[in-house]
Amino acid sequence: MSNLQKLVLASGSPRRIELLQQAGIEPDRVLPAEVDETPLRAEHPRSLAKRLSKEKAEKALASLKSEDDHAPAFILAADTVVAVGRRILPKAETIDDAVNCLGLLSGRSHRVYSGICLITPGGKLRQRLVETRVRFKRLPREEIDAYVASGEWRGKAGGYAVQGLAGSFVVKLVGSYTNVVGLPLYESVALLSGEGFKAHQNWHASRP
Ligand SMILES: Cc1cn([C@H]2C[C@H](O)[C@@H](COP(=O)(O)OP(=O)(O)OP(=O)(O)O)O2)c(=O)[nH]c1=O
Repeated sequence: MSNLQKLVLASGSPRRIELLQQAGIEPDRVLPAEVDETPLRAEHPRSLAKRLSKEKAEKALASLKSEDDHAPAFILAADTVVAVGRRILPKAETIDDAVNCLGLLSGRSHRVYSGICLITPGGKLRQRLVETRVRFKRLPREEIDAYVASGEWRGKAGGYAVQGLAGSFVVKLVGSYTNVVGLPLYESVALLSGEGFKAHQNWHASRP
């Protein structure tokens, strides 16, 4: 049985595409949705992740609807936020951002929140918020500098990518690992399946 309706991943993040593929799901289309990611005043990191994932999904829907041959589809979007307490860390774009983030994360616990939002072909909007607690070892300045030189932090929430060198900073991780990378797979697949998307149809014996 194949899915009659298409899946659109509203994301420009290569990690999110890879994560979906890891779960055996190939999006029919990838449609990045640019939104203003500035937190509102006093906005909780959890609320920010939820709000932005919804805005991304809605923006993708609006752009699909503006196409002449528009056909209803599942639209999946996500947003990942790293926070120390209520303090939201930026998506690191400069060396200063990365050094500051890593200094804050050194030797302590932080939380990673991903909001996921699914709009169904029938127009229903479903959301989930997933939280993972991560504890980093203490990071001496020379290790921060060496990590910053790798460039792996660029464009990443909180100035690190757990799927790369920074994996060795993690003392403890409680919750979903794929959530930290950018798309919590258990929850995403559950959301899709719950709305009638056949998530397992492409699982074949050749998979590792
Ligand atoms: C904490 C962490 C974040 N990230 C990435 C995932 C996201 O790409 C990024 C968080 O930024 P997001 O704003 O969630 O996503 P994005 O702008 O990269 O992509 P899009 O909005 O188009 O979907 O940080 C990692 O790759 N590894 C990590 O360990």
